[in-house]
Amino acid sequence: MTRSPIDIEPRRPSPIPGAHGLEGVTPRETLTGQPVVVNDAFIQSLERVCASVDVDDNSRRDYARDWWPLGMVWATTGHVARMPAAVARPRSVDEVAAVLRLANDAGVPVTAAGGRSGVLGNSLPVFGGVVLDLTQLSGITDLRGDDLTVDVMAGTFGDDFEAALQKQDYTAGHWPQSMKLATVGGWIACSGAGQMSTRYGTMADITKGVTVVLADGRVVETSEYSHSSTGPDMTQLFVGSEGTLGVIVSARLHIHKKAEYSESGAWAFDSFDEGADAIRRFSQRGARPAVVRLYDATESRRNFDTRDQHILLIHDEGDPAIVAGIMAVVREECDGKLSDKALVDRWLDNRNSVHALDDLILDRAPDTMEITAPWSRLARIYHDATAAMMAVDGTRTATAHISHAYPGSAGLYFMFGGRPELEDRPRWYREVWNAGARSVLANGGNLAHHHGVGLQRARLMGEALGSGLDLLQSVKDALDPNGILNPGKLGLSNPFGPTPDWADKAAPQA
Ligand SMILES: Cc1cc2nc3c(=O)[nH]c(=O)nc-3n(C[C@H](O)[C@H](O)[C@H](O)COP(=O)(O)OP(=O)(O)OC[C@H]3O[C@@H](n4cnc5c(N)ncnc54)[C@H](O)[C@@H]3O)c2cc1C
Repeated sequence: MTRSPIDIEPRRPSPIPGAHGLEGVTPRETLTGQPVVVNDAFIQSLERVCASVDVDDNSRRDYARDWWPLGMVWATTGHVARMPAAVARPRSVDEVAAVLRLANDAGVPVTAAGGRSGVLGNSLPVFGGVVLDLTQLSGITDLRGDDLTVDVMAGTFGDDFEAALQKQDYTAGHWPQSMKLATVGGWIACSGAGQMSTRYGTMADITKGVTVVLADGRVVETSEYSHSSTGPDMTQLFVGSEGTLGVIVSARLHIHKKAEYSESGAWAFDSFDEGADAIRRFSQRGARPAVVRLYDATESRRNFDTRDQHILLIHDEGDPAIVAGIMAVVREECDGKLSDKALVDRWLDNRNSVHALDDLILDRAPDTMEITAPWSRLARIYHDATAAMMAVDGTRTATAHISHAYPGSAGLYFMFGGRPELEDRPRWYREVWNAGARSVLANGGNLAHHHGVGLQRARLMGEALGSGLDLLQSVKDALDPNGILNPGKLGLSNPFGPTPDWADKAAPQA
């Protein structure tokens, strides 16, 4: 049952849409504030401790962007948020530690990056410095079937990792839409949630341990068994930390036997609230099918060509007896409002497609906002937040679906878009996000369900966490006293200056 190790060839991150606007130009930076000055002597020292360091314009330009939609818009006029001084690609934990020691001593910011599929500017080097590309740390170092546990390097891409597990008849059960774009380290650092999280859990549930390099180069391990009572869980400190507390170099994850059996069903409700309540009822009876997705009428029409119906898709997999029991509970609570099961197959076939996003993002300015809503306030949050976003000048559509269900709450995923002029988009993005997020917070929801905070939501962290942000700052100050790790993120203060307000100046001109 033990397989150790399994090689997985390292890959470079996938290209990010919108790059054509940057071809052949020296990009201009949009962010306020100044990057930290990095001198030649530092770069030479960096090259001595890390085998692969790029300082050419092309590499620095690439790592000045991630999948944040506003960054793609900026790129069309030859702009990026901020260029790093260098991109370092360590090939070992020792190299990661050496880079961090060097940067810590010199006071140079270091921003960890995996696939750069973050959609909120999470891996942007806000104050310049070094981007630490972890994608060369790839592979499974240990797979223990009896313990349903795998040790995996942080830079392993999601699709390669899952394929390697499936070959051994296991699955991690983590299926983000960005499976091919993202790395295991990025999954943990953003506290991600896959499409099957209702059965398999989010990365907070799946992650049982991490090996982390701290800002001063110390390497710490936090691995634990399924449950322990040996003080607070240090692993969870790094889940969702977005590279601000340490650099994750490997992780111990909980895995499952690959499912041999599955069942699906689709239901149609007359209102979103009615469908949501059915999910609440079956979740509270203990039914946790892998996929739970309720689309409001607009999204149902867009995805399935239905009219005035709110479509619920359910798909479960695993042991036949358990799946049959769960589906029986789902059927009872959905009360006979059966729709066409083929809709589930259609969704399953297309669920990881990202091919049309390039044109769509530039044409219609779509963006998404995922939050967690307690069941008692979910209907209100859905109605008020979509109305608040629609009220912003330039918005054409604001819709939502439930994509993750828990006994006490659900993950609500808003999709919105408009056709503001290119130069008006920073204003529009900011206003629509402020309107939506503040409406959710005012009604008792949270700021983020699974995309993290990044640069985009940093300004809202004080409103969302209150005194919890002070506690987080204390942890940050203790682990990273020089503030070098991904400064400008999570609403944390740092020595390099205030977090840039990404829409506080005139829109960039071509
Ligand atoms: C089309 C699309 C669909 C998506 N669908 C989903 C989805 O279904 N579910 C979901 O959860 N997310 C989704 N995302 C968001 C994104 O893919 C996730 O946040 C993912 O976990 C990021 O992984 P990454 O390797 O790309 O990290 P990056 O984007 O490179 O980095 C994200 C953050 O993590 C930090 N980080 C990265 N690696 C490390 C490390 N080794 N140590 C410390 N910090 C690190 C970075 O500093 C940054 O703050 C989607 C994104 C896109 C573009």
